[in-house]
Amino acid sequence: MAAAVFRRAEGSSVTRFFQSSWFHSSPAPQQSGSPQRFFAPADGVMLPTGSFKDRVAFITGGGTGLGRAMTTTLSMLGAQCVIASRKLDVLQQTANEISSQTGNQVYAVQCDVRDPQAVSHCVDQMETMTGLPDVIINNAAGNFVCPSERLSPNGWKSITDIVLNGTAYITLELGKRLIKKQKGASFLAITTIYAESGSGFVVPSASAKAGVEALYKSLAAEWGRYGHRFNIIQPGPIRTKGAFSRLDPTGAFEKSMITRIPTGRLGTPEEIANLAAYISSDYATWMSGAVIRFDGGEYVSMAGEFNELKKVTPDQWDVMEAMIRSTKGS
Ligand SMILES: CCC/C=C/C=C/C(=O)SCCNC(=O)CCNC(=O)[C@H](O)C(C)(C)COP(=O)(O)OP(=O)(O)OC[C@H]1O[C@@H](n2cnc3c(N)ncnc32)[C@H](O)[C@@H]1OP(=O)(O)O
Ligand SMILES: NC(=O)C1=CN([C@@H]2O[C@H](COP(=O)(O)OP(=O)(O)OC[C@H]3O[C@@H](n4cnc5c(N)ncnc54)[C@H](OP(=O)(O)O)[C@@H]3O)[C@@H](O)[C@H]2O)C=CC1
Repeated sequence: MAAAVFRRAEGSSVTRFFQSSWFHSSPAPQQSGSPQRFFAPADGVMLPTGSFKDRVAFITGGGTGLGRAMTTTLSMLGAQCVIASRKLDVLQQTANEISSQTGNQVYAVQCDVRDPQAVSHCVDQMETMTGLPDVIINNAAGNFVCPSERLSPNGWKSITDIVLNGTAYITLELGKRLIKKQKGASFLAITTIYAESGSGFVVPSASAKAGVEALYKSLAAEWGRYGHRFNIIQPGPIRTKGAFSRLDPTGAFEKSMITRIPTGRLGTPEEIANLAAYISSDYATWMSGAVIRFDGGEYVSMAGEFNELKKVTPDQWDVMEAMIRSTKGS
């Protein structure tokens, strides 16, 4: 089969061969297992016990998914945590579960980050309970896949208000109060890999996440003088109910996501939590303005013009190499 394809390819141009339906429909050649076997995620908390003792961490969207995982890790490392989002019952349950697991206090505060007054009230409550935070993680987000021609103004507003305006309201409210008290802090924003490339079908999210990155890079430059660091994690796909119910409601895309990730698997919430803890810790005080892509290699894998050549087998390479070497002149 391959020999016949290459005989045909030899008669035409290499470009036409790459454009052939055979090339695009054929799977990657048989390998001795998924690359996943090389890249098992490590369990457990990475930093030394007590790394966040006497520290306060504030995590938006801390009741679910990645926010819950980051809260758990920071709490295990000794932080007092404050988690905030719209659903107080969800927050309260998460706070109770984490507190009883770690022995450290987790406070739940209801706050819709789209409302600057609610944000200000939330920070008032936090000041009373724990004082101003040392660690701020802007993690709350809204998203759904939708062809842009079906998007209403309110659909656009809903996502961009949560992601960009919400992050800005939280960051400015806390930043101003911290500056007044002359207290340093680490700010971390969770964006995503397509904040950089843009992506169809999630246009409000892509636009807002790009805005968050500009906000954080700008403040890294401006507010270092107040003792504030600003960093960004761009996660690739990690299965959470919140994300996957809105981005892959039928489950059809997960398999294709995994095939384009060179490490052969999705990320885990615990991996993000360890990275977030490191960035927010005293081990990373020289890190500011950084954008950390954390995606198992998915972004570069999707971007590289020739990465589909992974499908070419050694036999096929023999033919292609011969074809290339036999070409003389331009
Ligand atoms: C895979 C690798 C990259 C992954 C990146 C992941 C990024 C993420 O951000 S995942 C995080 C996902 N988590 C969430 O989205 C949690 C929070 N989400 C929500 O609460 C809701 O989904 C929503 C964002 C819609 C906000 O809820 P809210 O109750 O405030 O809004 P609604 O009144 O329901 O809707 C507001 C307008 O949006 C329109 N809309 C809602 N869903 C859709 C949809 N699927 N398609 C098109 N339009 C939608 C809704 O109709 C409203 O507009 P209008 O009718 O004009 O009033
Ligand atoms: N999972 C993934 O594959 C990826 C996720 N990300 C990012 O990771 C972060 C966490 O996502 P994930 O854990 O997967 O999804 P979740 O849906 O679990 O998390 C989103 C959180 O945001 C909160 N939230 C939503 N709207 C508001 C609002 N208006 N005010 C306050 N809080 C709000 C939600 O709580 P509530 O409903 O109570 O308000 C929820 O806890 C997001 O920033 C997302 O963009 C990035 C790349 C990949």
